[in-house]
Amino acid sequence: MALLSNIISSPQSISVAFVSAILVTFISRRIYSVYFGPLSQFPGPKLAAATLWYEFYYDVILQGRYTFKIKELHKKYGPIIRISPNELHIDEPDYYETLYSQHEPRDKSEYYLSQFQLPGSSFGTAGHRHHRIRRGALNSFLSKQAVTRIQPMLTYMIDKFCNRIEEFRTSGKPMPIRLVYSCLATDIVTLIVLNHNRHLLDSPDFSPVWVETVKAIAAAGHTMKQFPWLFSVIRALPSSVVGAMSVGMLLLLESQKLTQQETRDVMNGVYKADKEYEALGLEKTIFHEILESDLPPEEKTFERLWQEAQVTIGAGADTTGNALTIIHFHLLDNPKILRKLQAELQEALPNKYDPIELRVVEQLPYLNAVLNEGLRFSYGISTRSPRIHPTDTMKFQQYEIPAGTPVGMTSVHIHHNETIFPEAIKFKPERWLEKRPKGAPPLDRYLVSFSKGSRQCVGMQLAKAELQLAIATVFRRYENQELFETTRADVDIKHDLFLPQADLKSKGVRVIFK
Ligand code: HEM
Repeated sequence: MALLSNIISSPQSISVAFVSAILVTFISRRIYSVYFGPLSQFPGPKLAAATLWYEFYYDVILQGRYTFKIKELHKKYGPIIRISPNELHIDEPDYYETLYSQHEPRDKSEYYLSQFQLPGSSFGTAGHRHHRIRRGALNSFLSKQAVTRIQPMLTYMIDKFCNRIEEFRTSGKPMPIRLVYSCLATDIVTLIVLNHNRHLLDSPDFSPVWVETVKAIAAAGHTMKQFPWLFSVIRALPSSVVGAMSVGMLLLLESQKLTQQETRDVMNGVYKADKEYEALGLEKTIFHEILESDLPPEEKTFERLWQEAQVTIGAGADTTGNALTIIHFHLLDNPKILRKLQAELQEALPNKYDPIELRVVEQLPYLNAVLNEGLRFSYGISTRSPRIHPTDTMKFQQYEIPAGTPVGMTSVHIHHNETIFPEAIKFKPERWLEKRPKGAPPLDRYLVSFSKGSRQCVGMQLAKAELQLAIATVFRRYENQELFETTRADVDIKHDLFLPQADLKSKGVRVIFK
């Protein structure tokens, strides 16, 4: 007895006992979760079920490789697998519309959203009810009608883009079109959201820092998901320290400061006073839409407004810039397809310098098949975006998925499914024009670049209009162009950094206009 009390009372042994108790609790919880917990029935590697370090290895150390590992795991374990202690993943394209449902309640996972920490935005809202209220204001702001109204602005910006092409055509220098398209898409989306032009398209070198900023924000996500407290630490540090630690993080903070300032300017009437863009169909900013809506006052705070702007600009810039680049590359890489598209454009648009009407290009079958194929290869977001049924079980085959479980699917897997897209690796616009076998659903059911359901991309109509007008204009006006030192390695996805990334050493797609 005396011996026991001696052991317990020594400070060293108390620490050992304390640490051992924590370890035992931790290990027994992990064992319970892997072998007996609510997700234990789902197949998958035990290590992934036991710890988030498995995901960390593939996504953080190997820089966005878990998406590809998950595909391999599906081959081994079947169409539904447990990919982490708390998350399931499905690889069954016909289930997409059920998971990404329009009518059933679907929450987003806090774990997924913690990579951005913008809870004031619609995108960053976890609960479905709250999301629906916020999304209402965005729906009308970015509706088809709204996009038709701003067509003069789209034409104006695409003409500006062509003026920059002229510079390169005259000099004979290769044009870095990934940067240029990103500038075009960003200027367009900031004009719409803030009624303010960031003038990236006017910058002599196409503002490479902006593309780096978007990339850095997206790439930081894998780390931030696992260590969300890092955000508060970084925000509390002086910029010089953040910059020394991570240039990407510094870019992220600076971009947030810029949007905050732009939001203040809109609220103080700075841009509204500037009537320059009204003739182009722009009257209101996204904030007017929210401030004039019947949302309650707590939905109209400065914090919420700048976050909505930040997300909408971020969401509309790189996705669209990437899709335009991928389409442009594949057209130049496939001369037969290019000739077919140019023949359609020549017939529909006899004078190449006339302004192009949206209602005309929307109806061109081959152009739209090319765009669909480009969207298939550009994926939207390349990462899994989990959805949750907050109150009920979801059924998948013989499995019952417990309420509250995040379940994801991935566009990269669906768009490369050989049953749905035979020869998936080939850029084949014809597949979108072929007659479907009897009873088969339309092919676009499986095109999920914009996601589906209640949380589908709200900027889809705008994005489609940008693709239709920009690609029709550039390939109608410039019939003689070629790729410069660019191959498929410069466009094919190699890393899932939330947004798809080709080889990280790639110099990007470069084009010579003649
Ligand atoms: C080719 C271009 C585009 C693609 C492929 C695309 C793709 C997507 C995808 C996949 C989502 C869902 C993300 C998730 O599940 O977490 C999304 C959401 C969103 N997108 Fe897009 N997007 C594009 C262009 C745009 C544009 C031009 C805008 C804005 C003007 C925009 C604004 C948004 C917003 C605000 C959301 C969040 C919607 C919500 O949560 O309710 N996107 N987009």
